[in-house]
Amino acid sequence: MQTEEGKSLVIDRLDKQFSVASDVVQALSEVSLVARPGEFISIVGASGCGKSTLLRIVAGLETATAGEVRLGERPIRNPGLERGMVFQEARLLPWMTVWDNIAFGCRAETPNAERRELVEQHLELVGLKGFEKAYPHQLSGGMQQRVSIARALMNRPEVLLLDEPFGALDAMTRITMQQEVLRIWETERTTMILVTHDIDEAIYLGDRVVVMSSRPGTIRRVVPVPLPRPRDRSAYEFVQIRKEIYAEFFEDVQRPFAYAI
Ligand SMILES: Nc1ncnc2c1ncn2[C@@H]1O[C@H](COP(=O)(O)OP(=O)(O)OP(=O)(O)O)[C@@H](O)[C@H]1O
Repeated sequence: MQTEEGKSLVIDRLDKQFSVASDVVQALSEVSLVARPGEFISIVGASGCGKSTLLRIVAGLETATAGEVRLGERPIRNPGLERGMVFQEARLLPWMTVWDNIAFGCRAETPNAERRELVEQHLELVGLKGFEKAYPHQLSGGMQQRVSIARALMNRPEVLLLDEPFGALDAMTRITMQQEVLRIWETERTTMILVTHDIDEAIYLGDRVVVMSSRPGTIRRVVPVPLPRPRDRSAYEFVQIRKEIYAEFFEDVQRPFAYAI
């Protein structure tokens, strides 16, 4: 459980360049952001603006060319158990049951009794009680994503990174999963950083929506969402925020070469 003593996630003037053949792609430039403990931040932006690169650097899966990421005072340079990650595809081990896939997220040194207790808690948290013996191919896409969320939460990470986690799901399942993530966030109060292409999803979930621009990837605007939860997508204030974000988004998309090739 995250508390007031939780640590802020500090993204401090990140630059990231990739070399592609003889060219250099400036994927991120001077990206700075502070996520307060327990905050829910959504990130939107045109394809290729560096959202996944940013999340991968925070996860420690990619190194920055310049700048740094800190959790509290501690610089992040490698993957660590205090940061969990959920990807667009659930990435479950097909030969393992739901139970074993969730248990797989647990620290190796965790005693068996504690591991069992944790798996039970997390099955309950993601609403999969009764499915512990099922294999991934016996589950719907939404259920598979629940398993991957449970697995990512097993070590009580301080930060959960969600990279388009519902991108492969149909519209109805997506809405259900948004409600589920909201419930989990309200229970756990883990700091969450969500990358999404869905502006409604970003507003529905986020305390703030970060709008990124492309070429190079920078933060164009940070839009606060001061609406009580659960949010009504058809409420006047929600629609106004959506309009505001669309305006930023499309101004960026309409720039020549804004999209990655
Ligand atoms: N490993 C890599 N090698 C070379 N270039 C890369 C690499 N990863 C990302 N890039 C480039 O960096 C830029 C940002 O990519 P990134 O995947 O972070 O964007 P994104 O905003 O997440 O895109 P999408 O929304 O389409 O997933 C793109 O121009 C991409 O081609």
